[in-house]
Amino acid sequence: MTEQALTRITVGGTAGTEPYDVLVGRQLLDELPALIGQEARRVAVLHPEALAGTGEALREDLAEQGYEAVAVQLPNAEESKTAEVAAYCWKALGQTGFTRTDVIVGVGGGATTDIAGFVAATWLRGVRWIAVPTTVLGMVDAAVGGKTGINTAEGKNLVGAFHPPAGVLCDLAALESLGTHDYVSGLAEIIKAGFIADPVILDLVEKDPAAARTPQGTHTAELIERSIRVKAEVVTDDLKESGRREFLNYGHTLAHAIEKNERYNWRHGAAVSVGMVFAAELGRIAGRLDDATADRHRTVLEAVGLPVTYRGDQWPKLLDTMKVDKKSRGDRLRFIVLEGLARPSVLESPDPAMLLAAHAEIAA
Ligand SMILES: NC(=O)c1ccc[n+]([C@@H]2O[C@H](COP(=O)([O-])OP(=O)(O)OC[C@H]3O[C@@H](n4cnc5c(N)ncnc54)[C@H](O)[C@@H]3O)[C@@H](O)[C@H]2O)c1
Ligand SMILES: O=C(O)C(=O)C[C@@H](O)[C@H](O)[C@H](O)COP(=O)(O)O
Ligand SMILES: [Zn+2]
Repeated sequence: MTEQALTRITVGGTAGTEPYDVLVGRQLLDELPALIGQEARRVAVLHPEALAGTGEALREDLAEQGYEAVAVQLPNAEESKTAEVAAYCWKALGQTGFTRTDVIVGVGGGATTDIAGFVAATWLRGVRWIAVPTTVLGMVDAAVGGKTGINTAEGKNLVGAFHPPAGVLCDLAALESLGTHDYVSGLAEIIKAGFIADPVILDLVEKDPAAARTPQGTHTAELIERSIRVKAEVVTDDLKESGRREFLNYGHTLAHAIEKNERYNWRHGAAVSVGMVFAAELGRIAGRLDDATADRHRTVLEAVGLPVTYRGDQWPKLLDTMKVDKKSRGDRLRFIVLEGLARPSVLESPDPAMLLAAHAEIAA
């Protein structure tokens, strides 16, 4: 029998935060009871409709191990990140008699782990939770770092809390059932990690973009692990985004506005892809980024099949939404741009003409 490779990446442990591990490998669900711990009596497994079978199997497993386990089914994708769904989860926990020693498990993509973490952060002012990401994007980004939240009518992720999980289990086998569109969407956050911190990621994707689009690709595990390391390093240093954590928001100012404008029918990663091309152009126009690195954005994102343009007639609406981005301060818009590969910085209050010029470069 061949031994399965298991990678362990530790996150946190600084400034009084509890460290936790992100495990990457296969057949990792055996690790779950140890993470849940012996103090817990009840476990709530929050999962999206698409993973009804996984959620129920997990519930049965946990019940067999003696926990009072409930499965709570949520809508798929962004539809789950609402105040109404949070209230539905609070009701389920209340009816189960969920106490401060009980544990929430979020199994699914980034939308599921965002709402599961948010419910964990708010129930009884904070209970333990474990993330079991089942998408590329969830593994490399959403499940790591403790940003939890929901959307409101005014915009994306406007309500939330920093509430790190007790552990993250990235079972690569889960990616086999993911559709190509969702798989590729996750590549946007991998490529983001490449531009802001680890250019080897870009080299690996560029070497074989078709392979990068599949769970069987030669570099799949390496791409995922490198991206997790980028995120782990940043959030360990700055959990609450008082400094360099903002760099993880590269491309997101415009991306979140596009998602809202599309009523969340665009995947997050697709919007981040366009947002990064916009941010690269903004960096170039501001005189910070060289032409070759700016152009490389479009090339690598297009090579894996991600979008790099957006409807040109929507700019006034996008600009309006960007004003409520969490990086804004008063009337000042702030963007993450690059000063070179792996050299992110903040661009404060860019001239409206600069924004318009950058927008012209992505306008379809
Ligand atoms: N908290 C953070 O730091 C952070 C970071 C990045 C992104 N996010 C958030 O993550 C969300 C996007 O996450 P996502 O791209 O994973 O999308 P998603 O969670 O919306 O999942 C996409 C779809 O795939 C389904 N699905 C999930 N796993 C599957 C599997 N293994 N097989 C088949 N179907 C599966 C889901 O039910 C959903 O319909 C956004 O809301 C974004 O804001 C959060
Ligand atoms: O973890 C972070 O910090 C990020 O910015 C990672 C992003 O990829 C992610 O989409 C995050 O949810 C965006 O956060 P927000 O604070 O801009 O809502
Ligand atoms: Zn993101």
